[in-house]
Amino acid sequence: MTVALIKTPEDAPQDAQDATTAKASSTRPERRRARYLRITKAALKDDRVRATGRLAVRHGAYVLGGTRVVGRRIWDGRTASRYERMIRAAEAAGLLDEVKEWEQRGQDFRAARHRRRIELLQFALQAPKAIGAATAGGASLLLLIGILLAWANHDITDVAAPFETVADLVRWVSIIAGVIWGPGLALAPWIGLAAVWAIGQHQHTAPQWALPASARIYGDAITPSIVVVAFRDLGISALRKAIEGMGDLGAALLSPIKTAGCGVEVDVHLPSGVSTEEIQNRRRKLAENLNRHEHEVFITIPPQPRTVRLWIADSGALDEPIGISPLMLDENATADYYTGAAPWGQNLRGDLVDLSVFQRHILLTGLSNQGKTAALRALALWLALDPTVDFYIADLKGVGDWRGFLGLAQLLIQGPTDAHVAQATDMVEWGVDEMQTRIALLEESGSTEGVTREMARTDPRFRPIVLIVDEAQVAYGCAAKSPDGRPYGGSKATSRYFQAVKKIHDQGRAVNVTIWEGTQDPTDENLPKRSREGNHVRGSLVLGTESQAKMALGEAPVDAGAAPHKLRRDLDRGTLVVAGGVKMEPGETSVTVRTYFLSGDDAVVLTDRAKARRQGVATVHKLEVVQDVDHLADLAAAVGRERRVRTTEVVHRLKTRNHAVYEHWNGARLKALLAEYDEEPGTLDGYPVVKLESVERALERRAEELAEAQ
Ligand SMILES: Nc1ncnc2c1ncn2[C@@H]1O[C@H](COP(=O)(O)OP(=O)(O)OP(=O)(O)O)[C@@H](O)[C@H]1O
Repeated sequence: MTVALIKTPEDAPQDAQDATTAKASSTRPERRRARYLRITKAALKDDRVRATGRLAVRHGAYVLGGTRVVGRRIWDGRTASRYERMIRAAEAAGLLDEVKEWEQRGQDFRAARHRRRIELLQFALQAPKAIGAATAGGASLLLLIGILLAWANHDITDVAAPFETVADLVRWVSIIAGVIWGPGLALAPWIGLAAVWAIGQHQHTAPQWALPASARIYGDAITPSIVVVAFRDLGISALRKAIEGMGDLGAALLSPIKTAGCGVEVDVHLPSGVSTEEIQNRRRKLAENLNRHEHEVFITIPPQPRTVRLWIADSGALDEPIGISPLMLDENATADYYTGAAPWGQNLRGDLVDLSVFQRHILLTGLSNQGKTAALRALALWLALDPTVDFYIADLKGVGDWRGFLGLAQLLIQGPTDAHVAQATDMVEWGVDEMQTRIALLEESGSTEGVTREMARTDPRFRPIVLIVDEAQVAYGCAAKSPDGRPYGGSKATSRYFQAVKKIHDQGRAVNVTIWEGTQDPTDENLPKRSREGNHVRGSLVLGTESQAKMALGEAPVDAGAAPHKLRRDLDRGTLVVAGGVKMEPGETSVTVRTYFLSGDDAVVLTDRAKARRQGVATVHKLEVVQDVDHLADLAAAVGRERRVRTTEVVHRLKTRNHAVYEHWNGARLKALLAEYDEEPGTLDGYPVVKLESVERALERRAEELAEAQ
């Protein structure tokens, strides 16, 4: 159906009326007004007019602003208002010591002013007398000079000469003053005007849009007033009231704003009644008030009480690449496990962050595809340049990220299946055995300083061993069971992978056996608490939630401001929040590190370099289980049915039983075996012994655990 607007005869009078109105409205004044409006609009669009207008407003504002500043200075100089203002500011900031100090200064000022006024009053009362005395004194002096002149010249008229000279002087002064006065009087307002203009110009008292480009503060710049206003408008009423109470002294809350890398840093002392936590919880709003994205503002808690430290990035600076790794730039770069540190990346201040991996267990977490493998591999690529370090690597993703370590690592497992998890578990358990053997060897060596650098370089039995498990969540989450019925994954007492990692965390460090794990998206299931907490260095790429951030880094760093959950997925690839291991400012508990990216190709360049410096290694892809040895069963057999057997005798019997396996065993190693089952050797007549009941309890415990695991 078509709808049309059809005019009816009733509409006609209305149309006629409209036409008359239109005609009436275009009278001459109306038309003139419309023309002026058109001209004004066109003029306002003209660049020359706009520039002239800006110039006029700018210089007018300089004069007005300069006058205001001078007025304020004079007022401040003559009254106690400056002290009152400072007292209010200190009071609002909760700085009670400063309040007292300013009160004292104010009182001193008032007392001095009172003294000056009294002195002035006394002078006014005594002035006629003083003027009379001064005039009489001056006249007497002139008379005396005149008499002396007359006596010397033998001319009585010389008595009046000094009086005439003074009279001439006065006449000349009055003539000169008469000449200067007129023009001076005419010039004085202009000189005054120029002076206030200069002050206004110096203080940029014109509105931003009218200032010359060089003096303009762009939206990006961080100035004290921008920080103060950003805090004022955070929506915390105590903070707002305090800042408003301080007037333009809000900046007293801030430390000087310092350039720090690709941003600025400033400490903000909070007024009483405002907690640091409240500020941390409003990070996004604060960032927006500062004209930044949330990820461009970092809030940490420095050692000073009631203070937050802000690092504010230059707009967009965090999206710029940080450059090439020093490892790629220096072909002769070397590494030293004991004394060196891996050049890992840069902190937000733009300083190099290097990480010492010496006897440190490391855990890196993050969401998938954010740079976890690259960050872990970057550390290994540096350490590989120390030819005394051996690598045992299980890459449970197995897409070739670690392929460069073929011919460099002793062991390289690559793949995500249960069979690969089983091999990775064997690898870590081998690490436990090696660790225990080393503990025994260390005791035998009599070293009082652990494994020294010298020992690690000259004795192959103490070479640093780094076990790397990338995508460790695959191992923790593996439901498969080994032939003895124990699960590989999980976090139970029978979980083989978890238990082996735990043992290395507990004792591996001192004998140069360390483990580095990379895991994805941590949960309690795929990264047990005990495994998280056994690490010396914990780093996290972007994560989904704050609770995950706490799992990754620990509660304390996150409470103090570490926020991997605030990093941006995909945009902040390679950016890690690291707790422990890296150099920190006093009071800092974490550092945000933008790591240098070493691509797969770079990795091959570096591993080739490392291989050239060491003897060729025939990397194996899984550990051959040479002999399935059950240490506990062997111990039970060695003890037999005797209630107590001396430790030395037990070690001797074990060696007789299987020399290849027990060759290096001693009392300490035996003690470590019993400790695995929460047992310990006893003593008889001062000699250490193994008790039959301990062995039986250990066997029972193991049987129970196995039954539980079925
Ligand atoms: N430091 C870095 N700087 C810039 N980009 C990086 C950095 N590290 C990694 N990337 C980018 O992130 C991608 C993924 O890196 P990587 O494979 O290390 O992630 P991942 O977290 O280990 O992934 P997944 O968990 O899926 O195995 C790389 O291909 C690279 O493009």
